[in-house]
Amino acid sequence: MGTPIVIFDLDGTLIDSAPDIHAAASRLLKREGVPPLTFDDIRSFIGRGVPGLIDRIIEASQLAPESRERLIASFLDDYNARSTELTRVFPDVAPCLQKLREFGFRLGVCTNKPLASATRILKVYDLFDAFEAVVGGDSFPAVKPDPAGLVSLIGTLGGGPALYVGDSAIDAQTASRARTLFGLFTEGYLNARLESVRYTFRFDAFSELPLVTEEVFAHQGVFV
Ligand SMILES: O=C(O)COP(=O)(O)O
Ligand SMILES: [Mg+2]
Repeated sequence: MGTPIVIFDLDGTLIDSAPDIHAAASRLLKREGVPPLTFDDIRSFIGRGVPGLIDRIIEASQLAPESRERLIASFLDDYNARSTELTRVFPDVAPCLQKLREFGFRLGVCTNKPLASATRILKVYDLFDAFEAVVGGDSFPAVKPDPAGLVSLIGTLGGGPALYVGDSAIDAQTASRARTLFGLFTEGYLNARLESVRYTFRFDAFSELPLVTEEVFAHQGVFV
């Protein structure tokens, strides 16, 4: 059996990025000459990547569906230049990642955010080097909940038993389809009722995660 693996979602899991996503969406709508959407609306649109976000914005703001590709490009140009103005790493993420590495887990990131956007943010917040590999929403033809990215990342990380850690029902479905354990972070952008999400365990503070992870793997007979 390979070394156990822990893979993280990004938006709403490692980072609280909704404020910058909302700010960039507001600037996009302003450029398009339409009223802004609320923070709660935009936050609820996060989870299916930038194309998914733009689809929801087009619907909510009654923009022309034919402008989709232009709106995606316009959003990304602006967002990528300003994606770390309001974004914050959730508390205790960095020491948690360090501890998991010390324990011997192999770490990766599987996000629906475009790879370049995710890489830039991870570098700015000094998190990039904690991970051996990152998969983005544009790394494979289909985004989560399609499990292709997660499955491929597990292969890159040696094919060992894996835990996926995320904040959404999409992440839970992805984990289930990739047949991994799933840890639900309850302080992110979950849009569903907690009872409707299938998880191996849930947690609300990253300080808890290293020990819980060890316990959950040990329960499966997996030891680092
Ligand atoms: O960009 C998104 O819509 C979501 O990104 P996530 O997969 O890191 O939550
Ligand atoms: Mg997320």
